[in-house]
Amino acid sequence: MFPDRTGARRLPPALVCRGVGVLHRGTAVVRDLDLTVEAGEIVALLGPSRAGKSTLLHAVAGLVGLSTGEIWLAGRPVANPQVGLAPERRPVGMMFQDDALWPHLEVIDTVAHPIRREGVRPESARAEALQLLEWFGVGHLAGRRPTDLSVVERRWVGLARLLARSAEIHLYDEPSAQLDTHLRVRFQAQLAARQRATGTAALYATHDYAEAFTVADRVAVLSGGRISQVGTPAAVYAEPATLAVARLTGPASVVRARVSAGSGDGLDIEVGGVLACVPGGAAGPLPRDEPARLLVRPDWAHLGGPFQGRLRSACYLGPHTDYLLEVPGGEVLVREPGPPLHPSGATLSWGLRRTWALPAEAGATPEPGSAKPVVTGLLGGDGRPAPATRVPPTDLTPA
Ligand SMILES: Nc1ncnc2c1ncn2[C@@H]1O[C@H](COP(=O)(O)OP(=O)(O)OP(=O)(O)O)[C@@H](O)[C@H]1O
Repeated sequence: MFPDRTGARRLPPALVCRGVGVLHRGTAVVRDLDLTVEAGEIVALLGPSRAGKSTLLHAVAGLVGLSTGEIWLAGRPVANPQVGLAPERRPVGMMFQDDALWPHLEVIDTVAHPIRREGVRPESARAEALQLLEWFGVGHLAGRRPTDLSVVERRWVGLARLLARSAEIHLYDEPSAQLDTHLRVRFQAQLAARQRATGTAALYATHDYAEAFTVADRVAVLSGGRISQVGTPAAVYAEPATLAVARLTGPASVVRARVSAGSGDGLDIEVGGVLACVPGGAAGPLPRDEPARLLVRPDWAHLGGPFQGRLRSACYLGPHTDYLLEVPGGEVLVREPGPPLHPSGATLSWGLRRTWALPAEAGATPEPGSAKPVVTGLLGGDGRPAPATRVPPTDLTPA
């Protein structure tokens, strides 16, 4: 326990990675990575395939060595490029995509094994294991062998075995990857609830933003072995630092539009010759002489509003329909409740409840003609673009 500024005692972080690098066959697969997981916190490591998620988990568990940096667990240094504590001596538990359950052991002995390794007598360990299985609602599996279990039952047993071991941090590597979609969401929600109840911290690797948002207190977005952004699920969804982060953290459409800081909390944006003030902000400074890239999440857009677009497709998803509109400067995905109401090709009006200006890509050159005003949609009687029409912000939010 460390005293903080107020003098109160607090637990050290469960995990600290400082400048961590890992090489695989001479290539850096994790680079200069800083990450802290506080005691009791669940952090999702969200990234595409080959981002380095598994490699980082393996480095924390002691299964691969570091080329740079250091790793601390619960206030103790456990690895740097020169030395590393052996995996079995690290206070971590890990659940892989496919847990190999010992085929010769009954479920109860599988879960009791880590408890016995901590010096508990066999009968007490079995009683504790049964309690854990019952806690997960799978006590009836106690006498079965792995070959008699369904995929989801194997996952519950793997999870019970993981939580049976006392640890400072649990590491999860895509634990629901093998489950059918309808089982996955329930499994993730229950896993997160059980994990929270233990009070142990967790680092949870996934490529699925919905899974990351379901389980985690904070999300660390990993790409190319580097962390691009760390924040709460709501923060990385609403205010992604880059377009790459935006795309990894949810459905993202982008409109190039002229933007300036609005008078209040918002941006003045011009799409298709219509100027409107929309709530939102920017990930960096707004470009002065070229169109900005505006991020639009489907739930930030609505049909009916000041702008015009052509319906390219409507995708019915049960509770809602996603309308893809071709708009001046890009395309917008609009989410509306209920079944599709409009035919492809129809011209629809749309508006924004919110938007978020993304920073220009490093080294990106302005598109040809991008220094001119984006006034492409509405033409005046003489064929020239009509002057932009200003729409007050109050008109943009449907009742
Ligand atoms: N032991 C290994 N064998 C083969 N490749 C490895 C190994 N360790 C790391 N790599 C390489 O490191 C990079 C990162 O891989 P890693 O498995 O950590 O990514 P990931 O984000 O977990 O991807 P996935 O979601 O596909 O599992 C890849 O390019 C991979 O080829």
